[in-house]
Amino acid sequence: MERFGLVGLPNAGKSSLYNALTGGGALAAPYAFATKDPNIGVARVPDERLDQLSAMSQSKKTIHASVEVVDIGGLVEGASQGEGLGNKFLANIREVDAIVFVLRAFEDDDVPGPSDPLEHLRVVELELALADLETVEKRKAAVERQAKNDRSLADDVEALSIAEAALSEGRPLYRAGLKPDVRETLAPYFLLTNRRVLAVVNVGEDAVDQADEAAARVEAEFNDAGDNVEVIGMCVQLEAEAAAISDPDERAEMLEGFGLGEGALFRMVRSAYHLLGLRTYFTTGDKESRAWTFFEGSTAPECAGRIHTDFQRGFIRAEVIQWDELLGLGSWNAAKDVGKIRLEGKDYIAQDGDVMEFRFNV
Ligand SMILES: Nc1ncnc2c1ncn2[C@@H]1O[C@H](COP(=O)(O)OP(=O)(O)OP(=O)(O)O)[C@@H](O)[C@H]1O
Ligand SMILES: [Mg+2]
Repeated sequence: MERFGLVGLPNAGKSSLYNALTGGGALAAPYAFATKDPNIGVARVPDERLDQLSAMSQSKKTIHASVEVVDIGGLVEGASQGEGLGNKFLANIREVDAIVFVLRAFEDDDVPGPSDPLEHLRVVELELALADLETVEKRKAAVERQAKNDRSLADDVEALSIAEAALSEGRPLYRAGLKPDVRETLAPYFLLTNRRVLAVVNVGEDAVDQADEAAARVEAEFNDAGDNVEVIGMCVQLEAEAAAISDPDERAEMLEGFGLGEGALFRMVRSAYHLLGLRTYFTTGDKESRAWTFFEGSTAPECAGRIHTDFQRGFIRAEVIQWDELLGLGSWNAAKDVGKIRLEGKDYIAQDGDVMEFRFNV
């Protein structure tokens, strides 16, 4: 399962956000380094399209896609030099597929630490960039030596030099304007900042109606990051309190009372999922309707392999229709009768929102 890591300074609200996302019971407390070992949990990816398909098929079970969320300990200035939880913390980040920055904007005298999200961002980005710089310098020296005998490494040397130049200015790679082929060459080096990033600006309860403005201020800081960064403003405390209410009507009422609509949590999960390059296809029937995760650009057999490796190995063809077209026609059989189910072969590139059935032979 794909993993998001929550990264930020102590007391930014990471554990609170983790609890809200996973229904978990991680310690959220007003002192630094409340979290020492990472908490790992599963967050559901809500999807209205699935709910509608499930209703259409009168499915007994509805299974949403999910992602793993890792709540990592707080980062402090000097972490790349071993301060605070230092290297342990950085090792935890290396194991995630995508980074979600949690930036504090709420003011509370009882919770120590700065409450300027741009200050949080500055410290966190600098530490990640410095950690990457150290990795790049080491690897570059080694690769340069090997490149003397192996010309195929010339691209690596060049990409590492470009990365080094940006990082030594304290600039994370996701906002260094790297060309896609350079980023790809760097992929096997597992650098912390060679990823897409989602930032959550955690505002106070009293500022919840200005969450979007707070997010826009941080987004402006990222103006050189292009599509690599997305920023979402929310009051994590309120979202966590709402998420803890088990009765859906009561929960909706609370969110409504604060003018929060469906809440920002769902929006955040969906954005993170999309930003990571994750897409969804569906299967639907009377037994179950289910959302399956695949990487953007996957072929039909690769999608089939998400269900079972046999489906991929013995893949013959996929029967495909977009979710909304299927809903409009009312049922799989109705869609078949009017010839709207497409037959696709092994080169078909799956699209987000496809409903698929696979024919296979093992
Ligand atoms: N939007 C908010 N408004 C007010 N208080 C908040 C908000 N978000 C979180 N808090 C409070 O701030 C404190 C710190 O939150 P939390 O423990 O989630 O931070 P953390 O980032 O996990 O910290 P650490 O790095 O120390 O593990 C908690 O007491 C939490 O209830
Ligand atoms: Mg914590």
